[in-house]
Amino acid sequence: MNAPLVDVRNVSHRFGQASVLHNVSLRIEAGSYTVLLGPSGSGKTTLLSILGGFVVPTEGNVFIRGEDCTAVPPAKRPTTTVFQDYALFPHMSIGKNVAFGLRMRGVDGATRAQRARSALKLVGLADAFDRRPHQLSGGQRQRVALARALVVEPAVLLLDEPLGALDLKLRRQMQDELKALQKSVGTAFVHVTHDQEEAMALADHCVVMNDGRIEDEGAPERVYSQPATRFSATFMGESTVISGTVAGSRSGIITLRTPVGDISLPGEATPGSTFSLAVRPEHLLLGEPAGSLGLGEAVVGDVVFQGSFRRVLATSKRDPGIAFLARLATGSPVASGDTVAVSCRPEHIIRLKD
Ligand SMILES: Nc1ncnc2c1ncn2[C@@H]1O[C@H](COP(=O)(O)OP(=O)(O)OP(=O)(O)O)[C@@H](O)[C@H]1O
Repeated sequence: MNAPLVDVRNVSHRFGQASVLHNVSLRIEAGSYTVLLGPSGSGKTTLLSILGGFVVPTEGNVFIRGEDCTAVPPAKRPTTTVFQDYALFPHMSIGKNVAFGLRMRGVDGATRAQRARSALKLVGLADAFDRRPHQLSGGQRQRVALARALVVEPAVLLLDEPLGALDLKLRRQMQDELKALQKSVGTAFVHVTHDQEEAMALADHCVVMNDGRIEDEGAPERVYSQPATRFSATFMGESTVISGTVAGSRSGIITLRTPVGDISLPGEATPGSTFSLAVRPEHLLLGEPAGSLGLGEAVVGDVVFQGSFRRVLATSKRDPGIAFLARLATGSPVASGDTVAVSCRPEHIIRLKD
């Protein structure tokens, strides 16, 4: 196998007594868009800071293009970082802001100006060269920060919640722009976010982090359709999760004893072992059509109109601790208080490691 562009090997980190990363290994391929996704405190920013050289890990190594960069300072490694607050110099023109990294690297004035102009053109701000940061909108300042990071032609561009300061609409628009920019420059991007929609929209490779560990990683479609763990199934999109104990396993059919009743599903398992099932809201059926797996009866609670669909929450009659989450067409005749049969097709059951 070819060496990856970035190879994070067995990295652990402690801040004083607090252990925030536990034996993290990660490969980042050239030209890829990697998103580090996880809740607050899961260690995403710490991992990004280790990639950028702002934090030296307590244990483990970071190789970039095969070279051990673990303790190489930020300015001396082939990475640049875009911070959430953009960190532009207010007294400098946009052109000088963008050219700053080149000046630090001793590039001559004429080349600096020319490269800063091309970088601004790349982000659609060719006209902003002589303006000042305060004359630009939030989205434009974000683009300047990107141009400034890209102008030095890093091997890896690191982005820490780069869209966090923008309103939702602009955020979605900038996501499309970021993705298009990454594809056109071909630089590897590593992007930190806690927003799963952002992760799905941007990532070629999605890394789900929880409590200082990588829980799951892969193409976003794979992480969504076949999440490796319960955490990943509930953080990357929503799911109904039901845990059970294997009561029997014969001829390729497992009988799982669960709080909503016995469920028979295809597969093999050791009797007495436990595992959980997850069903995505778009796959949960109200009613029990032929060929579906019954999940018992439930009482409909909230029915929330969401434009093109309705989000329906129902609680199991046998165990009110189990919440079923379904996504139904706007016209479907289900109302709060109804008792409904719940089911799903066997192929839509996701088996989870706990
Ligand atoms: N400089 C520091 N000193 C001590 N503890 C720190 C430091 N930086 C981060 N931490 C702690 O490390 C843990 C992981 O933080 P980190 O910022 O990496 O998480 P995160 O997933 O990026 O979260 P967020 O989305 O909130 O930024 C947190 O518990 C945080 O309090």
